[in-house]
Amino acid sequence: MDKKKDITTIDDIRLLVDTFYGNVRRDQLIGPIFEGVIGNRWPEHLQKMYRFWQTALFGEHTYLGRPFPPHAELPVEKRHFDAWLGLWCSTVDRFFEGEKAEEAKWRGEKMAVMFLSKINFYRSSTSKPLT
Ligand code: HEM
Repeated sequence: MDKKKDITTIDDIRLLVDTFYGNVRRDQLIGPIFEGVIGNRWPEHLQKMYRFWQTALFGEHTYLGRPFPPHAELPVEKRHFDAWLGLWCSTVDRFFEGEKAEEAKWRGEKMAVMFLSKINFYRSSTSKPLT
């Protein structure tokens, strides 16, 4: 079997993001949370996530937002982030292998850990994240 390629182009990112969120939407645990917030705004969300990963992986600064605030008050805990990460890593592995593929999984995991710890921090404190 041919060796898989690495993530090298914006089309690779589109394939990864489109497939990942397709799987997210079908996931029984986290799908409904995404659907409830995003509703009919999926095209915009996907465009934003192409820019986010283009910025994270290629250093092309097309994403200028702040990733954490939309997650601050979501009804999520560790098992939701585990589900997110399982889908993210299996989607990366399905299409790609190489340095950027490893980096995509590593960054996804770091962000998931950071988001969960911030969510738990704000739940146990009276301070609010900047919006
Ligand atoms: C269970 C885990 C997660 C859930 C339920 C979740 C849910 C969401 C939802 C509903 C939005 C859309 C907000 C809106 O447009 O109204 C969003 C945006 C976003 N998510 Fe997540 N997310 C999760 C994990 C992650 C992780 C681990 C990352 C890091 C790679 C991430 C990165 C982002 C980014 C960059 C945005 C766009 C933020 C902006 O508006 O600029 N999410 N997420």
